[in-house]
Amino acid sequence: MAYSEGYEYHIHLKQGDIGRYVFLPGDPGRCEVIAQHFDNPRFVASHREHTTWAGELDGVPVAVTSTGMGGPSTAIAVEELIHVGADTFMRVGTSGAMQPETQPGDVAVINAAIRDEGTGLHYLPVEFPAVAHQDLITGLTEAARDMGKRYHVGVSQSKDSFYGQHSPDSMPVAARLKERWDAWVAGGCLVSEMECATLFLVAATRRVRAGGVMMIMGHHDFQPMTEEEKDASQIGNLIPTAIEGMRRVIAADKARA
Ligand SMILES: O=P(O)(O)O[C@H]1O[C@H](CO)[C@@H](O)[C@H]1O
Ligand SMILES: O=c1cc[nH]c(=O)[nH]1
Repeated sequence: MAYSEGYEYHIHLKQGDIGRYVFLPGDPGRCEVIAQHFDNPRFVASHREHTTWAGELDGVPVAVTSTGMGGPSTAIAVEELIHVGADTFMRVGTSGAMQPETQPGDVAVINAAIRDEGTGLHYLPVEFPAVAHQDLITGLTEAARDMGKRYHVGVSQSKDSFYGQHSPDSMPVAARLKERWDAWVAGGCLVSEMECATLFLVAATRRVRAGGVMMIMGHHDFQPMTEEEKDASQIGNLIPTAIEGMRRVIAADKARA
């Protein structure tokens, strides 16, 4: 569909296409998989890296829009989703392990993010913390606990370079990357991914709610995963926790209303 009047420039949505509650995977291919957990799932739009499906959960309109990888496209998607009426965002993504106590396939509920990215600096000075909204943290934590998932609650490192994480030695700034990675680990940072910090900072700026739940992949020491561990860390295993977490947020909102 070409861009036209009334439609947001990048996500190609208009007022009325979606409701308040939006899941945010990075991967456009994950949108339909998440939407299959909605009642009445329907494709809405796809433009660039932003695919959207809509449906309902417990009678309430929900949607899923992919952010693409990294801060810039995430900020664009969230800004435009706010323009068309969304105010509650849950990132649903994959992440790399950083602590020895996690196992591949564990769930990480993100309560804050290290601002190792550039987009957030276009919103708020670096001293401003990138934190998740308590409603999302509570909903996701209770969902993971009640579903019997192996889960952790903690900080993600949101970075701009995937290969700075996975191949730091190949970078001219290797020493700096490794020194900082060691500091994040020493501070207890749970996982590494690429979008939470930007999402939380845009949300703070626009006064909306955001949180995130991540599938933990791999080992903190980058040892290869076994076939069993690869099976455990499929994104499909994470999605039921995200759906139940959003149901809890919706239920808490209904109880407050
Ligand atoms: O699985 P998604 O949600 O894309 O998230 C992670 O995967 C991508 C890198 O492989 C980055 O977007 C990172 O944050
Ligand atoms: O190791 C990983 C896995 C997913 N996404 C990342 O950014 N890093």
